[in-house]
Amino acid sequence: MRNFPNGVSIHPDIQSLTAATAARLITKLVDVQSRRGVATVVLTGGTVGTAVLDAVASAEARAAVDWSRVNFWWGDERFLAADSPDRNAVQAAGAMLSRLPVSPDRVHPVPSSDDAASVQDAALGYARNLAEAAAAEQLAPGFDAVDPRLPRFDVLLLGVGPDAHIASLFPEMAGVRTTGETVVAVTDAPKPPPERVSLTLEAINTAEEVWLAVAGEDKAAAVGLALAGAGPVQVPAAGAHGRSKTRWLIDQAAASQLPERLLDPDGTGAGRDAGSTEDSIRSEH
Ligand SMILES: O=C1O[C@H](COP(=O)(O)O)[C@@H](O)[C@H](O)[C@H]1O
Repeated sequence: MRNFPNGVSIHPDIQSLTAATAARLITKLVDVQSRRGVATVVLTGGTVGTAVLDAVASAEARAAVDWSRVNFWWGDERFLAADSPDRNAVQAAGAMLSRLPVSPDRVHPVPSSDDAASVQDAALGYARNLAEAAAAEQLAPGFDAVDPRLPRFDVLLLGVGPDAHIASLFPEMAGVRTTGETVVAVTDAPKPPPERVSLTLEAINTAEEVWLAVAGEDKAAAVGLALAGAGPVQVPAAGAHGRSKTRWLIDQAAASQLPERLLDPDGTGAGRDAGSTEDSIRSEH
């Protein structure tokens, strides 16, 4: 294992990546619940995101979490019928939510095309649901909101597309440029379906921890550019940051275009010793 100073963990393959990310998530939820009782996670769609949920539901340690006291939101959703297999919420239900004793009233999917007349209405409805949950949360004495329109997000999971999109914020498009809103309606996504609803980058960045889980050679350029410090409009993944922690959880293939200076910050070819800091690149062989 090698550590590097920028919050990335590199795993040998997608299986170990998803298992380790699931274990981290379970640990994080237990930790938050032990401090505050209720934990809130923002889910992602996509290959790795869904595989992580499956791994959570399959892990023996899942029993350590009080699933009835976890709130679930989504970072983005495809504007489709509620039962469409292409909905992130449907995939999350199949992979995890239907397999765990979650509270249905704590599961907050983005309105579907059965619930809203247009993608714009779905975005407005989701923003309203978030704001209502935030208002309820803020009734607790001493609660300090990051953004009064948003509940506290303890962990926000993101996948990254080969074009470096996160949630449904695509490079150079209006969504990733949107400011002053928590939720945006996307009408022309380059990846089907074209109509989607997404948290904005500003909303994503209110999360305490943002975890980007990425696997595969086809994502290597996106990961490399994001960690090299590209601009968020061109490389949306570069713009996602947790308030206290940003984790890049990637496999070896996705790490193949990381800038050399990140992998060898001292120029010694050795990297740092494992375990020196949580916020480090961990390469597991
Ligand atoms: O369309 C989407 O794609 C991204 C990435 O998905 P992947 O299959 O390439 O891992 C995902 O994060 C997002 O939630 C989803 O709507």
